[in-house]
Amino acid sequence: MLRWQTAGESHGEALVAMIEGLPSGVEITSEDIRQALARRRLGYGRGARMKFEQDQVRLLTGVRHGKTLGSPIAIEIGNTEWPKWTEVMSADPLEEGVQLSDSGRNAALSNPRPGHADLTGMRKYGFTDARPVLERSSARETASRVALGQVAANFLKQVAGIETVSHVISIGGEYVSEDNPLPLPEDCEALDASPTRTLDKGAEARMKARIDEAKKSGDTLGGVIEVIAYGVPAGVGTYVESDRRLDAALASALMGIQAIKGVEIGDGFKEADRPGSAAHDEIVRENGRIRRLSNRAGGIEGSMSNGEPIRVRAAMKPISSLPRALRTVNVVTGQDATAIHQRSDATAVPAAAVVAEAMVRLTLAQYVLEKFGGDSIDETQRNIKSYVASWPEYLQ
Ligand SMILES: Cc1cc2nc3c(=O)[nH]c(=O)nc-3n(C[C@H](O)[C@H](O)[C@H](O)COP(=O)(O)O)c2cc1C
Ligand SMILES: C=C(O[C@@H]1CC(C(=O)O)=C[C@@H](OP(=O)(O)O)[C@H]1O)C(=O)O
Repeated sequence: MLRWQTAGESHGEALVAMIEGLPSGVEITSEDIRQALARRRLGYGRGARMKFEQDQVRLLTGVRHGKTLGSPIAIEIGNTEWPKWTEVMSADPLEEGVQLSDSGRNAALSNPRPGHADLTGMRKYGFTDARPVLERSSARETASRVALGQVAANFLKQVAGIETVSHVISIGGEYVSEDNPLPLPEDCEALDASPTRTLDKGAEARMKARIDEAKKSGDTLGGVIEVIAYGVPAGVGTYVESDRRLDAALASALMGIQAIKGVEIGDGFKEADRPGSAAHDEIVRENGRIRRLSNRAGGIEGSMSNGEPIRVRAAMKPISSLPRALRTVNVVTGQDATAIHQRSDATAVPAAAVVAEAMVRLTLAQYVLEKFGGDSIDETQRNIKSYVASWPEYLQ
């Protein structure tokens, strides 16, 4: 069973990520993880923190000479900003006589931001300051998931040539044209190079203009992202139990990302408006092999991969730290107030796409291993090959 977990605070010394259950022999290096983390920092509209802070990667356990051992893998992502936070975020009690000032970094944050975890987090965990809440509810944590997602990506590529791509469908209501072909794995570099993670240059310009406008008026923006997975063999996931459904697992994985509020598989909500004759993907035989005439299902039927590209989308709400601060109530005085705003992203939709891709990679790795097993990459690969070879040629 593939399991993973993350730990760490936004301004703590480091984030920690662990993954257990991958076979031996998966090729992975610190540099692979470093590159994945760099992709998460990209995107027009991200705040100042993305520029001055660095992710310091240390691959601590479970890998030897660039290959997994089959044992738990632990990754540390050090925060270069830590020297500024050693007292505010010290794990141990401060030395006697050391007093934190009640201004600057340690100022009490008692004006909760509508849309963030602040208010309910303070009530639930018993704080009158949002600091201990926002430190973990912050999407800084997603760096850990992207690191783990890269390990999963290397496994998927090596074992079966499975590759993923993520891109942005909309920001602030500005959409890419649906006439564009789906991006392919070879488009990754071009997507990374786009400030809004899209291949549609017209949409890119409109999105950038919307972000500039939002920044000018002290506002923030959300959007829609899409992840596509190529090369997943048919039969991953199952309809037999609700908690083993692939569509449910993907939806949960994406919904588990901070600020994601909606998920659709394939054409999702659009499918609801179509008659059956225009909703499903007809199966034909061409040159001796079966083929689909469309992929509205997004590569999943009966909650199993059907061999077509898997396509999932997620909707991200706008960032809740607004320069044009929203109305709130001070939790200490009970008086009307304006919400905390120190700095923040104007939008983080392109970064969320990279995070969503990591979550899809982890989920697919988990489901591929559940179906095919294997303690070494060679064993998993053999299992996949013999499974596919058991079908008549026209179904392969
Ligand atoms: C990549 C990424 C970056 C984010 N950056 C910020 C930010 O700078 N400021 C902020 O207030 N929220 C930011 N968020 C969103 C908050 O983490 C999110 O609103 C908060 O966790 C509450 O969302 P929830 O209700 O889904 O938990 C970001 C989210 C993601 C995925
Ligand atoms: C640090 C990251 O994202 C952070 C996510 C975040 C939030 O509230 O979710 C708030 C911001 O942090 P701060 O309030 O310290 O400026 C973002 O920069 C990151 O993605 O690495």
